[in-house]
Amino acid sequence: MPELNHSDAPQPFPILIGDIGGTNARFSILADANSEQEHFPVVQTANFETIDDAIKLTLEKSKVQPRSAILAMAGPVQGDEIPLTNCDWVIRPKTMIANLGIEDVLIINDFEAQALAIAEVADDHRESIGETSENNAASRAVLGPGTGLGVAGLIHTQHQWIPVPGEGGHIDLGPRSERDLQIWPYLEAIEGRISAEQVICGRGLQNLYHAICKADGIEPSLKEPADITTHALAGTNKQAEETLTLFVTYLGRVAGDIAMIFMARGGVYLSGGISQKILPALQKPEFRAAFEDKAPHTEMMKTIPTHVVTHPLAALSGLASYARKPASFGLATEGRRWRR
Ligand SMILES: Nc1ncnc2c1ncn2[C@@H]1O[C@H](COP(=O)(O)OP(=O)(O)OP(=O)(O)O)[C@@H](O)[C@H]1O
Repeated sequence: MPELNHSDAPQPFPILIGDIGGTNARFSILADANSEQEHFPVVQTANFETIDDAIKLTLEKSKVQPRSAILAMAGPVQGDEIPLTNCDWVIRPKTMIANLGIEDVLIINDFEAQALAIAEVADDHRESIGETSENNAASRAVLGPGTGLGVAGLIHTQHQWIPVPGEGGHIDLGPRSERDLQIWPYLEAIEGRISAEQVICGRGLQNLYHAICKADGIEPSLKEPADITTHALAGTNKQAEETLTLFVTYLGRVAGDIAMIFMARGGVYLSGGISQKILPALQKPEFRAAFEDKAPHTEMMKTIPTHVVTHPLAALSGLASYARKPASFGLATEGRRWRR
């Protein structure tokens, strides 16, 4: 009978690696610590009744049968039945072990996987924002605006990287400028509160755009987050342009706060679906200016690098790094590793 078991022994190869999102699930297999990952076609979660069905189909295309699995998913990992946020799948590690020929399953949070991914990012998998020097052995942080705003730290201590997931996307976001004070009353709040995620994510772009239109007494004409950023980047809609300028300003402000909390001298990385799409706006002065505007620590903030992660499968690459060298990471497995 498979049991919850937080052994620190490395998981046996071959290892199935999975990044399970609300819309898409991405899988790969790592045959051994020195192999490249074998990638499989992206799976649309809506096309499969269960995650086990999706894994079965994926394994039919594989040359090797995995002995263990590491899966990252959006949402808290609790108990033996783990429902996914934003899709109908429920992860049941015990059933996976019984039915898929796997003997060892570890489930972690998707932003922990993003944190694992920033321990080692090749230059061609990131774009730097601003000019700073590297500090390779220092702690880092990652923020990902997408459907929501994911945040995690990656603490460097005792020659290990320790991912620290949390709910940092839900910290308060306050007005600072005169213009902020004009816009704030029109932002949609959550139980009376403007959290960072009310503004810094896809839905947040819409919220901010509507608030700017209301503050200007204009009827909003743009619907989707992508319409807003496309018009903003093309310079074809005044309110969309201001929305994107303020979006990167607030993202810089929150990224700076998170950098201070984790003392992330090793850098702050921006992941998620939106960061790459608004790269030209992030390269303008506003993001870095807001990031550094942290008196009395402005001089320190100027030394902290900021990057956009451009790796198309960053979470999988983070999970693979961990699978290859688990001893390099202080990843807690208590309550989320099941073994036969
Ligand atoms: N060009 C764009 N500009 C701004 N926002 C966009 C753009 N394209 C998509 N979005 C928004 O990004 C969000 C989706 O983010 P992302 O691609 O990170 O997906 P996710 O659901 O968070 O992650 P996953 O793919 O793992 O399920 C949606 O709110 C979507 O409207």
